[in-house]
Amino acid sequence: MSRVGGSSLLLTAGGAADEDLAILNINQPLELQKYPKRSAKPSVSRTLADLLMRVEDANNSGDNTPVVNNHHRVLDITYACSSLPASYPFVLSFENLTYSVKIPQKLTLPFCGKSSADNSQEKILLNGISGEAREGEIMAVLGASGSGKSTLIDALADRISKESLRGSVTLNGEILESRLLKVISAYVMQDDLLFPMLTVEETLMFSAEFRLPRSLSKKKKKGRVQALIDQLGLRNAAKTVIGDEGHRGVSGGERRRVSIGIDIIHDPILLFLDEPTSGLDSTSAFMVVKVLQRIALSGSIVIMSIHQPSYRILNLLDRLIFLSHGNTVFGGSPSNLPEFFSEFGNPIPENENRTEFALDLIRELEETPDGTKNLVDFNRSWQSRNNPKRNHHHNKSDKASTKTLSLKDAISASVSRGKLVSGATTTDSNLTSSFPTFANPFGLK
Ligand SMILES: Nc1ncnc2c1ncn2[C@@H]1O[C@H](COP(=O)(O)OP(=O)(O)OP(=O)(O)O)[C@@H](O)[C@H]1O
Repeated sequence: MSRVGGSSLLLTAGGAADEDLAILNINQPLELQKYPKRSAKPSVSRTLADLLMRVEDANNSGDNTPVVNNHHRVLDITYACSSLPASYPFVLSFENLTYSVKIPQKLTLPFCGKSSADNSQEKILLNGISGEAREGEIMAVLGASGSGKSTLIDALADRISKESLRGSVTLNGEILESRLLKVISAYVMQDDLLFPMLTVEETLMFSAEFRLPRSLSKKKKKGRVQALIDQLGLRNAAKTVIGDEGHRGVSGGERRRVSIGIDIIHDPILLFLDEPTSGLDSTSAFMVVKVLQRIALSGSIVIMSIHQPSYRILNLLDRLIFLSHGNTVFGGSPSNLPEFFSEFGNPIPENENRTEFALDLIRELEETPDGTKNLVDFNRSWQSRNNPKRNHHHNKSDKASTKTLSLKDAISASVSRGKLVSGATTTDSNLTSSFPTFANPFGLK
């Protein structure tokens, strides 16, 4: 499916019911902060919701009407985006993310008269984590068990209350309002519950029926499902039942890809995954990450945690963040690893798996009295030496790019290129994975 094809396929349904756009409240501008005023071109839609409505309106004449018959409206949309560059990559930046929780130090006996608050101790789960994830790329978070991988992904996916999380997360320089993030993102949990008696195709169709706008015709939902089956590499398994312990069904890797498919039915711009390869053999894990790369290249930012990527998987990852007890011990591309560790004084032996070496070294350091402090400090100075742009991100070129295109316009351009099915809302795979709640049309809580 071409991007433009995708756009018409997904957004040309007859008029959307109000509830379809419940999150994109059509009467209110989206609460995007730092949205620059644009004086020129008054016909450019004022809000993303407005634009989405116009796309819906443009195709009110029925499902079977070829898009070309609506060319005046389609051109209208094109015009709305005509001042935009053909491709404007999304950049998710996070600065100094810090998150701590209070944990009771010891069990308080009911009669000792002391409140547990007196005994509570602060545990830092994330300590000043910064980085950047870009459209078309996969950013992977690595580290030992308990290092903070899931916590970082939760922080980026707005699953930690804003009051407890310090630091900032921005998309193209703008702070993301929670409701907008919900619309443009998806969060894939480690384990999705699937209905064992449904085939792969039926499962995805089920997701399309209940998560895409009611106004989108069955034909278009079917089209989206077929495109997704190809994107997920599930063509050969499309007619196979999911299965369970008692009934043979799809393989573990295929099952994982179906889970991802359920969550990305609305073609999100941001995709968060917690350990998408856990429990899979190396070939199945590779195929899952290959699919994620395909999704990234379709115009999304993919952020995932992973325990120990194989050499082949490492080659698919664009950016890595290694964590140790909530601190960054390495941030950069896989190709930076050899240089980084040799400058640190622990060169990676030739033919050794780079991530395995790094994780082993981190584990060894964690067992020393000073822990990974030296590595954390070294990473900090290495970042400022090798990545000055991140440290002075208000430099000329950055400023220019954020000025020319607001987040709203970037999302609109993305929609016009075929991303994001309007009206799809939920990011909570828990809601969608169990049968009764899955039947909640828009996943609204
Ligand atoms: N609400 C909480 N209260 C106290 N400690 C917590 C809380 N949430 C997480 N932790 C602790 O924070 C640390 C990081 O947890 P997190 O789940 O992010 O690690 P992880 O790297 O994803 O681990 P794994 O690979 O095992 O999934 C762990 O030590 C965990 O026990």
